Amino acid sequence: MPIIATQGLTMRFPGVTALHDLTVAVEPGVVGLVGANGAGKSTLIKILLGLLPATAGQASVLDLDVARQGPLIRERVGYMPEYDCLPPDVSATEFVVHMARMSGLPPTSARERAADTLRHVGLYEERYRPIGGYSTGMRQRVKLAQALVHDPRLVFLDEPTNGLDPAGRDEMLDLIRRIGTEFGISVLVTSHLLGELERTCDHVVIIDGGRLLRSQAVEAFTTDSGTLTVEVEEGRDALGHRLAAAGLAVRPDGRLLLVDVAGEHTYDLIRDAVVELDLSLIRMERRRHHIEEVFATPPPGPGTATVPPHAAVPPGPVPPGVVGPGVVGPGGIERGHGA
Ligand SMILES: Nc1ncnc2c1ncn2[C@@H]1O[C@H](COP(=O)(O)OP(=O)(O)OP(=O)(O)O)[C@@H](O)[C@H]1O
Repeated sequence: MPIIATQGLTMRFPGVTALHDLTVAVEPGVVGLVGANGAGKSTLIKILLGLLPATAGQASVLDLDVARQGPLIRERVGYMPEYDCLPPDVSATEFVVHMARMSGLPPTSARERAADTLRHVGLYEERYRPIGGYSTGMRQRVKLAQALVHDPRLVFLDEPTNGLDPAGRDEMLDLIRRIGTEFGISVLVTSHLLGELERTCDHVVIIDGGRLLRSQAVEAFTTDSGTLTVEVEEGRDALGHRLAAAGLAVRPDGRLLLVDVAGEHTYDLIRDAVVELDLSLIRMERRRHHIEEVFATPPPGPGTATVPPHAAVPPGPVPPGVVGPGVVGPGGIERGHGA
């Protein structure tokens, strides 16, 4: 059963249509909602929480109707907003206990749950310090803790990696993955970076200008390519020449050789060449696509669409609004992190 389902969902603000006839179903798991700034991610989350009435269409969360059952949805769903207005003078413990009490937990359970949750998000040591002295990463963790404290079945995380440095980003993404795998809580996490969701999410929904661009399992984006990665300790160039002479399409990639698979005999040719040249083979493996490659920018000039020819991607030009390998839409070119 889908945890989120929308049907023809449309949201019009004066002068802008934030969501345009959006129909999508999301199964349990860790799901990424990707789109450039202004694509409609936060608007969708607010509608799903029952906080913003849609102009047209329907939506349900955990089988509850967003138009009629908002309070029930908010009991069962945690929400980490994109921006914060955390009180500077109280500690993380005080704040998260307060949020647990607001969710209806009795005082003792609220304190216990707050302590557990703060430990899970990595804020245990600093939990009695006033939030005003926290770094951006710590503030993001406080927001995450308050979203989890009432033990929701599903959490909406709106741009949780915003403002974090690469190490902080990686830690946050690991934490999000663990929320899904170890705690069994389904996650809808938004990002404007495609690449960072590849190792975090099971599924991604990509929206652009309020329209659905793609909804697909991450695995389907990252299917095996028809290329082998070959690494030898030394003698990369000699091996490359030998394989090219044997009729294989070979190109260097840093320390590696990339070899197009031309049938099962490709493996035999590589093995034999390595033996004949007396090289040490470190690895020979199928290269997997990265999610960003699906949206690689076509180089300028005619006839240059570069969407890789694998099963998950329909042939043809890059979809409209997809402008860079890391970012979807016109919101600015920025390389995706991760992958
Ligand atoms: N209350 C509002 N009134 C008018 N326009 C709005 C309102 N809320 C959102 N919008 C507009 O709707 C569009 C979608 O905004 P939304 O915040 O949902 O995008 P987003 O994908 O979450 O982007 P970001 O990551 O920048 O928050 C934008 O053009 C935005 O300006």
